[in-house]
Amino acid sequence: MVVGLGTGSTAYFAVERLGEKLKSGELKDIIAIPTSERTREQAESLGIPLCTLNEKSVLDVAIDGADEVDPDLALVKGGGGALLREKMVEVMAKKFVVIVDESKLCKGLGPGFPLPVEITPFCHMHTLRTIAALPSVAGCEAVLRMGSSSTNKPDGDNIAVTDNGNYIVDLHFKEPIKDVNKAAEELKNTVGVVDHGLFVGMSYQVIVAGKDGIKVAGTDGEPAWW
Ligand SMILES: O=C(CO)[C@H](O)[C@H](O)COP(=O)(O)O
Repeated sequence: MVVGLGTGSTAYFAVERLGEKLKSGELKDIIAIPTSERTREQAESLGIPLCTLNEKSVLDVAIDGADEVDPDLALVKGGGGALLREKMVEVMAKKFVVIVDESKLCKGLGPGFPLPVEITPFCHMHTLRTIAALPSVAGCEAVLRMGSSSTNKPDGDNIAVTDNGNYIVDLHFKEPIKDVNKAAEELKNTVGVVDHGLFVGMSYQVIVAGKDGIKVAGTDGEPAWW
């Protein structure tokens, strides 16, 4: 199997478990594609065989966390700054499995977590203003991510740089995004934007850990209950 490995504190445990299962012999014949340098380093330390999309364009499954999940299983991702590689890898997976705790579930994407947008460094403030003026994200506050790209909290004087050498603009919303598809389209069509953290129509299933145990929403599970 070709397996996409996500990024973040939740995906970390999935990568660790995969490493354990390979080591014990419970799983064999796995090759994995990491979605960030952090995950590549973790997977290498666990002895998980790796390749890139250059070698394998189709994945059997990809597993990753998310920052927000709405009842249509649309996601906000990229809190950890890995949204571009995550989207490139996960969009090619036959099954993209999302693993979250119940704090990530929401009725509408936006107010619960800033929406990251990866942009080119060239004239980044111009691109930031252009994004903020898009009708589909009207009213949001656009903030250039500072410090480490892997946190959306400003923690330094330096602009955060992604694994791809780009910058991130975090869009802070007070109200849920009215039309997620329109926002995805307008952001993607903005020159200077590389990609955005809206993952729409990609989730195969969402596995949710909560107070009452594990629940599954999606193709093979129950419909969204939140
Ligand atoms: O999109 C991501 C990284 O770019 C992460 O999957 C997302 O931020 C969730 O992270 P965590 O599991 O640490 O809450």
